[in-house]
Amino acid sequence: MATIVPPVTQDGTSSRGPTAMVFMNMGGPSTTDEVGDFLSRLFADADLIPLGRLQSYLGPLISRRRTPKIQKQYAAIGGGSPIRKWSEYQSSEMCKILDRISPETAPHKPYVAFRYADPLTEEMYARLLDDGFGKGKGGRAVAFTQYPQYSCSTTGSSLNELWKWRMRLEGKGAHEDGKIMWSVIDRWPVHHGLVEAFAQNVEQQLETYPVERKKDVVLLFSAHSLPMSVVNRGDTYPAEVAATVYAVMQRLGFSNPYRLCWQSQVGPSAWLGAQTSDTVGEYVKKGQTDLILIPIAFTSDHIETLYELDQEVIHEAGHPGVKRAESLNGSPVFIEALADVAFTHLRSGESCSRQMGLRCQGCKSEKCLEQKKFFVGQSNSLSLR
Ligand SMILES: C=CC1=C(C)c2cc3[nH]c(cc4nc(cc5[nH]c(cc1n2)c(C)c5CCC(=O)O)C(CCC(=O)O)=C4C)c(C)c3C=C
Ligand code: FES
Ligand SMILES: [Fe+2]
Repeated sequence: MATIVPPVTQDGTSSRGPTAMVFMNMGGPSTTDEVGDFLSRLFADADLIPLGRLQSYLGPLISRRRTPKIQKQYAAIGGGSPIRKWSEYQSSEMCKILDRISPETAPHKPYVAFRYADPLTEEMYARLLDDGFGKGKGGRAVAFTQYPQYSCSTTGSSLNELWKWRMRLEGKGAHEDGKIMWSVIDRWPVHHGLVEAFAQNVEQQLETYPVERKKDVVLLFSAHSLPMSVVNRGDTYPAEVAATVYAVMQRLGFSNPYRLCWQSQVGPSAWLGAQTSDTVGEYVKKGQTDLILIPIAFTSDHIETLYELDQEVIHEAGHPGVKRAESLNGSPVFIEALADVAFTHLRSGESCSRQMGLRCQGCKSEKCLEQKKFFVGQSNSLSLR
């Protein structure tokens, strides 16, 4: 990759900032009234749910039919998703740390761009432009995915959306002055700070068991599943989730037996298993009633932890030994990890990971191709070589 940012300035005083730090995630409805819009955007996303030529007809139909059920789930977790609150908190706390440890790129300004809920990507982009990015020398922005493990259905979809709004709001040419220069943190599945934050939450929950039972508690890592069509297309997510799990177990010294299982499948097609709910059911049936569920592919709470795991899976297990590790949410260790991921990226001079340039073996999407060309190519625009 060509270099974007020169090595750190010797005197440590001159800044190349401001640097926009854009947290990308799917988002969630903050109130039950927003569930309809959230689902209609979600079912309109062909990168997540490809419905072919019928997308614009079937998408709204399915989302309308699903809305009451999902509204009830959000009502049951307090009336909305906490993801906006956590994303705004995590991004602004991370920027405070970055201002301290990376004065060369300061000030760091936090932004949030959600794929299916406010603040949407276009709202974030308009704010960036209002704040003066895209003027003068253009300025630098980092798209920082909040999915630690890359999937074309999650981070890929967010990048396709970002690329679309970049083209709409800043025109076609990617290399002139006056345009925002983007780089991407596209995955960080085994970052030591992320692993440490997960491991500490597991240890905390392990401490709640009587000492003689502790080493036999089964650790059940649970990640959102993927349709087998996406897995077979070559999506990297299952392997990256497994890498996170293995790194957390390594950090724990393989103190306990563990499994990785998959949750939240939707619709009738085949999805990657074993399913989390079946896994818990089977183990409990076998007499293994000390289990800790560990949400491993999402960094804050959402209906899949607060509703599906806490109120369905754990409730149905009907045993006090079945528990859940806390989500990362406001964990200071996690926020330090975010800052370290960003710091390393800002210093690396890379526009994205090497892995980002390679499409899935089964990818037929022109959008993926163009998006990848754009983000990989961003490094050439400010090449110092
Ligand atoms: C890493 C996390 C996630 C992956 C991978 C993922 C893939 C994926 N999801 C769907 C379909 C739906 N997902 C829905 C909600 C939802 N998805 C995730 C995370 C991942 N999805 C989260 C955290 C949430 C909940 C948001 C919140 O609580 O705030 C939904 C909507 C809910 C429902 O109708 O059941 C759908 C639909 C597909 C098809 C897919 C992979 C292709
Ligand atoms: S679907 Fe993976 S690169 Fe297009
Ligand atoms: Fe999902």
